[in-house]
Order: sequence, then C-alpha cells, then structure tokens
Amino acid sequence: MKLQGTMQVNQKNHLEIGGCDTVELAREFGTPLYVIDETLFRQNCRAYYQAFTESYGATVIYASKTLSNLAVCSMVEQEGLGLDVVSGGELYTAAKARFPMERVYFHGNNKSPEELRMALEYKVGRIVVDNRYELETLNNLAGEMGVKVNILLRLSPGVEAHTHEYIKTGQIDSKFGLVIENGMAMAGVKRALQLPHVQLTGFHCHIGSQIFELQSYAHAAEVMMGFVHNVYRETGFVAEELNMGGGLGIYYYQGDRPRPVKEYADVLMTAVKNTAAALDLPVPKVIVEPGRSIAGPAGITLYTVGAIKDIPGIRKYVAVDGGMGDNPRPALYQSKYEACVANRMHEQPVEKVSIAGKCCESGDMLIRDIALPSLQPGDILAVLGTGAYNYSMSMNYNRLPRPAMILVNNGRADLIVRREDYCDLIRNDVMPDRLRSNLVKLASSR
Ligand SMILES: Cc1ncc(COP(=O)(O)O)c(C=O)c1O
Ligand SMILES: N[C@@H](CCCC[NH3+])C(=O)O
Repeated sequence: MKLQGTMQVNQKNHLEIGGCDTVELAREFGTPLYVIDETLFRQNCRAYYQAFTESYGATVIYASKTLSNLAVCSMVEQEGLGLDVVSGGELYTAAKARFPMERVYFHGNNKSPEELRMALEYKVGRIVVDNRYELETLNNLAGEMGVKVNILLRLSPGVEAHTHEYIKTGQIDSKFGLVIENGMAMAGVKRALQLPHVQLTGFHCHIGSQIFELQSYAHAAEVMMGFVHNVYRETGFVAEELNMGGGLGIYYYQGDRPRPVKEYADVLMTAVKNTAAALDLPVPKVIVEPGRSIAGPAGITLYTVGAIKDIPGIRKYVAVDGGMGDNPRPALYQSKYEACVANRMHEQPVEKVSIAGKCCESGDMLIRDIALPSLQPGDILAVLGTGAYNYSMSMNYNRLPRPAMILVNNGRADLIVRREDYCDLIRNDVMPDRLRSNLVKLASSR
C-alpha cells in the first residue's frame, strides 16, 4: 500500500491526511466521505506548470471531467492552469467559480446548439470542434451572434494507447474526432478555412487515459505534426496550436508505474520540436490537458464497515456504506484499488476479504481479495487514489444520496460539497395531479 501526499499514520495509529485524523473526519462529516488533500492537488498542478509552462512555454489545462466543483475550479485557477470543460454543466461550474473564460477550452463530441451558444456568450478561449456537423452549427451560431470564434479541430490520429479498451480514444474506430488517415481531417480543415465565423488556430488529439508508456505520446506528436505539415503543403495554413490531450497514468495498485510529469513533458516536447525541425515548420504552442494525474492521487474515500459475511472456503464479504454509487470504476473497468483500516493502521493483514458495496448489483464489489487486518462492523475503511473519476462519475442508483466532499489542509477540513439528503433525491420528482387524487381516493375508500 502506498500512502501519498500528506497521508501518514498518527500517534493514535489512525490514518491522517492534510493533518486531519480520518477517524475524526468520519465522525464529524459521516461516511462515505470524499477527502481531497489540498497540498497534493496543488503540488500536482505545480508539477505540470513547472514541467510544461516554465520549462517549455506550453499551456496546461486541467480536465474538469476528472473532478469539478467550485472549490476545485478555484484551486486550478490559483495555480495558473486553464480548464477543459465538456458540457454546459462543467462550463457553468467554471463560470460560477469565476474562472477566467479566456482560459477555458470547450470539448465534447456532441455539444448541443444551446451549449455552443452558451460557450459563445461566455466567450470561452477555444472551442475544440469534434466533427463536421458541429463545425457548421458553430459557424452559423457565431454568425447569428456576429462573432468569430477561435477553434481547434479534434483529430483521430490512429495511435493506440496501451490502456483499457473503454478509455482509449485515439484509434481510428472512435467516436471522437476527424480521422487523419482517410482524409476526413483534411476535408474538415479545408471547410473550416472557408467558414467566415470560425478562426482555426490548430489541432487537438487525446489518445486515452491511464497511460504509462510515454512513447505513445511521442508517436502521436509525430503523427499530428505530420498532419500539420500536410495541411501547410495543401492549404498554406500553419497551425499555431497543438493540443495533445491528457492521459498520464497514476498509481492505483501494485505494478502501476506512473512516469514523472517532467519525463512526460520532455518526451512530448522533444518529439514536437524534433518533428517540427525535420519538417521545417515553426514549433506550435503546445497544450496538455491532464486530469487524473492531478486529482487522482489527492483523493481518498472513507467508508464505514457494516455487514460481514463469511462463506467458508469461498469468500469473506465485508460490506461498506458506499460502493458503485460513489465509485463506479471497479464495476465499469475492473479497476483495482488499495485500502487500509484507518482506525487500526498498526495492525498487520491477517486475512483476505472482498469489499462489497451496498447497491443491489452483484458487480458492486469495490475491491476483490485484499489482505487486511480482521475487520469489524464500525471500522473505517479508507480507499486510496479516488480523487479522479469517482465523485464526477457518481450516481444515485438505488436512491442512495451522494457523499459529501471535504478539502483538508494543515489540520483544517472544509466542506466543499454537501452530502445529499433524501429531499435532494425527490427534488425533481413531480407528482401529477391525477395520481395525487387517486391516492386520496384510495385512502378515503379504505
Ligand atoms: C479530451 C480529453 N482531454 C483530457 C482528458 C483527461 O485525461 P486524464 O484524466 O487521463 O489526464 C480526457 C479524458 O480522458 C479527455 O477525453
Ligand atoms: N472515466 C475514465 C476515464 C475517462 C476519460 C475521459 N476521456 C476512468 O475513470 O478511467
């Protein structure tokens, strides 16, 4: 097990994070509870800023799909990064956090006309256009509003990243972007250059997520620069910007070998520079969009242990008060996590158990076969590395209220997302009058 950031074991043998005792946090805020280590989150932002912006003049934008709320947007802003948003909701959150809109990039493979109009009204820095339909729609909307908008075109470079099938995005058979290989991308560029209300500034690609193998980035950069060269030869257009997406992998489980951000920056920037030199092109402004590698390691989730069921010779199930509702990743991608018993950190593992969630799904298993000290109902289990794609992918299946989130730093814990309650669950339910009167009739006929 790997304790990251400010995590340590305190004198009471409890897990501590951000100078706060997790057992006390569980008591004060309840469980399940998302806890974000502010120091580590900011350190991760700074590692990107130093490696890309200070060393190479590149731009770093945080992918808010990873974890977004007002407090997170505000930290990202303070650390000098931009923001990638993929929906009206993420854009709205950024606006409410007063994030400078010129530092916002708007992504997505099916932005609605309303979302595009909203982005134009907010004057976001760039819209990353995914397909021809969007290109025409955006041009028309910008025309109606009398503006010209800066765009990047998202391309599918045909580069396969070594990661889970569901989180690969750069291959040809993908719902994202215009394919380079078959001419779709070149046709898109030529059309964009004709349209009066869009200003093409460059190209974007994103080859996937949870990537350890840096050569995939170098390869993608070479393919993208090759395309920049072909565009220049065919149209005379010189791309000023090259957005290479995000995707750097993090440590979740033994065997995961994350690469340092500095190494990632060196590999990517060297590939861009060398290819530009070989093709006699100016070096474009490079943009990267990390998410997981900033938020992931900075988060943990605290649960309370409940029912324990031992099926002798088969499996011991230890159920916790959350599960796929707050972390759907194990059910979706068979993702693995490490965990510890936060209130008894000094005890050695004595048995193998499986941590079950509380949803009515056999697949709601947070961790299978983990060696832990003997667990009792009431113990606090901390699952590590849950800062990315947990809260942002959480759901209300089984009408479970979503957990609270707190930000910890230097012994201080601030609530940044309130725990949902049962009223939240029925907030948008509407009882049609005819059903209401049926209920009244039924009641009175009894
Ligand atoms: C377009 C785009 N940019 C950036 C990211 C962030 O990726 P990661 O969280 O792996 O860094 C994603 C998600 O995979 C994405 O789809
Ligand atoms: N949600 C995925 C990552 C998807 C990235 C979005 N392009 C995960 O948890 O690993």
